[in-house]
Amino acid sequence: MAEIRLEGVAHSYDGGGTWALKPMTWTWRTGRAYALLGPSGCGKTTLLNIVSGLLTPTRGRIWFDDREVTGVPPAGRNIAQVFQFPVLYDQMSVYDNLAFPLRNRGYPRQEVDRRVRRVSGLLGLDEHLRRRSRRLDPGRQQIVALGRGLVRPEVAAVLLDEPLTVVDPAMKWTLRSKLKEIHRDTGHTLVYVTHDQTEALTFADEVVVLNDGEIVQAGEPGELFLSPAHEFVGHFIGSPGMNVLDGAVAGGLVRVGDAAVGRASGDLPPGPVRIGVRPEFVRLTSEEAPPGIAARVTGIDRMGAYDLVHAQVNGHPLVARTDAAAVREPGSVTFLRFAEGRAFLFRDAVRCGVVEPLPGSAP
Ligand SMILES: Nc1ncnc2c1ncn2[C@@H]1O[C@H](COP(=O)(O)OP(=O)(O)OP(=O)(O)O)[C@@H](O)[C@H]1O
Repeated sequence: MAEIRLEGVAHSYDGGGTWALKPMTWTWRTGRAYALLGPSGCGKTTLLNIVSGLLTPTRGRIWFDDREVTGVPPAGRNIAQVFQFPVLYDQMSVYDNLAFPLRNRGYPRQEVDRRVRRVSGLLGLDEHLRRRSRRLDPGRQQIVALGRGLVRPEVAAVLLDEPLTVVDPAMKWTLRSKLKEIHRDTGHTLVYVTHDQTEALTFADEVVVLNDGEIVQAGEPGELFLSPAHEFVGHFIGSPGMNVLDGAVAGGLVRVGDAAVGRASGDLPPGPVRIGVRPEFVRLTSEEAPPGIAARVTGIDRMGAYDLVHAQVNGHPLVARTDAAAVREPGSVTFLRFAEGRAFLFRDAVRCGVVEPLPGSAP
């Protein structure tokens, strides 16, 4: 296993006209399970292929520990890669497919057998070991492909590119927890590409959020939810995503329209800001005491365990997640407060501060 370091890596497919990846410096630490999360076209596969050596970056350098591998082809990098669709030897048995990467590197027979059976047991393949892989359904074939990626102990990293796309939904949950178990067992460095926030948050030690060719934030799942560093992270993670209101900082206060909603943290220069707050951290009250902002309720989604209250604030739509069946009607006026430390200020989409309570205001 190796620490994988990208130094100013960038990639353009059209000679510098557009950049699929913008210059990034980033380290994948040894033994961690990462999710690389972002929408379609943000550059996830490009980044993965640069790590595996399928693609040479237009700019920058790549290091595996203290060995530079920028120009080294995949065979010289000792990476296991699992693709979206199964890549297997059709005519071989499941056992032989799983054994192939080990035999290819000269592992002794007993060791091959031990490792194949361990992975097969964890992935629920024991009863299929003797079958030809082409006789399996595509979902099961993909599980064998996963097994092939995970069977070698000494790889620098295992890269998984949307590996559960062809696996049926019920099986996905099981496989994700199996993957975590195998990760705990082997200590592989895993990079798991997905555009699905649930997959990313439930799988990874650390989620790396990619948008428009840039890493906009990386952190533990809870950190991305509670403390988004970029507007995109606020929108992309969470359901529904973070609310954003246009506001302004003047005289140290944060205002939405005429209402002061708090103080700006630090010495934020005056001027327009965007205020981001998740639905979970918007409180609704009937009291008109500062720092309440007046809002008109426009609709209520009863979700069973909770309600999503939709409101208009100073011309902006906003959603609050509240206790179920609170007595509120569309058309009524309510007052909003933000949970302390959970409303953030953004400029140019990047977090620049926090809304702090007004002196003497109710918590
Ligand atoms: N071989 C290629 N030639 C030209 N442009 C490409 C090529 N591969 C990818 N791109 C472009 O580079 C950008 C990043 O693509 P990439 O496939 O890395 O994104 P992604 O996040 O993996 O998307 P998806 O989730 O849809 O696979 C996109 O704008 C895509 O159109």
